[in-house]
Amino acid sequence: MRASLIQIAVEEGESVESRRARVAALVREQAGAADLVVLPELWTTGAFAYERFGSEAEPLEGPTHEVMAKAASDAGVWLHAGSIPERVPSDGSGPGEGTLYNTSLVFSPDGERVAAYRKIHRFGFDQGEAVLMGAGEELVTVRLPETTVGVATCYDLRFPELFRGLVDAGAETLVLSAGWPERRREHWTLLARARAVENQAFVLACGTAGTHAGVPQAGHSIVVDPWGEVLAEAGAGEEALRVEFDPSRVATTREQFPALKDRVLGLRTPERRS
Ligand SMILES: O=C(O)CCC(=O)C(=O)O
Repeated sequence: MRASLIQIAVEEGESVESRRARVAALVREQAGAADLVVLPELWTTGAFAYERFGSEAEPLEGPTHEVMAKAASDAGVWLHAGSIPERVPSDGSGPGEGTLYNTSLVFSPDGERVAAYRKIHRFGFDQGEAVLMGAGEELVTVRLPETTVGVATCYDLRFPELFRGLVDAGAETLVLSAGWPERRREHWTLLARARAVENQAFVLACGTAGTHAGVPQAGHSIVVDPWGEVLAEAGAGEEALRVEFDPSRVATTREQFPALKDRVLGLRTPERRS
C-alpha cells in the first residue's frame, strides 16, 4: 500500500481560498503514486490560530468538503483530508447548534465522504481549542481495501486508551492529523513510535510546517511500522512524504509476538490506606 502524507506549510499571508486550491493541486499530484493521501490538522486556519476558528468555520459539507471530495476523485485516492473547524449550523435542527468542532474528513476514491471524526481531546487546557470547540465523543474507523484505519487528531496522540479503543474496533493502521509545535517535537516522535509498538499497528502521523500565530510547527511527519521502526520521516518544511508499506505485517507481528492477547482488563484501583 502506498501513502503520501502532505505536510502543508501553514503561513499567514496566504488566504484560505488560495491554500485550499494549492492543497487540492498537491492531492491531485499524488494520482498514480498513492492509494492513501493524508493531510494535517486545521490546515485552512492553522491549529493555533484560535481567533480564526470562528470566522473560518464551515458546515461539515462546506467549501473544504467540496474541494477535497473533488480532489480525491480526480486523483483516485483515499483521502484523509485533515481537519476543518466545523460549525454545526443554527437551523433549528437540533442540539449542538452553533457548536464548533475540530472535524476530520475522509473520502473514498470516488469522492464520497466515508467518515467524519470530531477530535475527542481538545488542546489548550483552559484556553484556545479547549474552550472554543466542543469535544467529539465517538471513535472512528474506516475500512479500506487493504487495511482498517483508525482516525485520531493531534493531542489525541497523548491518550493511549483512545488508540486501544481503535484497535479494539479493528484498526490496523492509525492515522493522525496534527498541527504539532516544534517546541515538543521529541514528544511527537516518541509518542508516534509508542502508539505503534503498544498497538502493533502502523502509525501515519501528518503534521504541518511553517509558523502561524507565532507558533513554529514541528513538521517531521512520520510513518512507523508495527515493530516501532520509522519507515519514513519528513523534514521541517512543506513536502509530500511518500511511503510504501505492507498492511499484512500487522497480523504477522500480532501473531509472532502476541502481547495484545496478554492484556488484563478491568484492573481495580487499590483501596487507599490512610
Ligand atoms: O500535545 C501537544 O503537545 C500538542 C497538541 C496540539 O498542538 C493540538 O492538539 O493542537
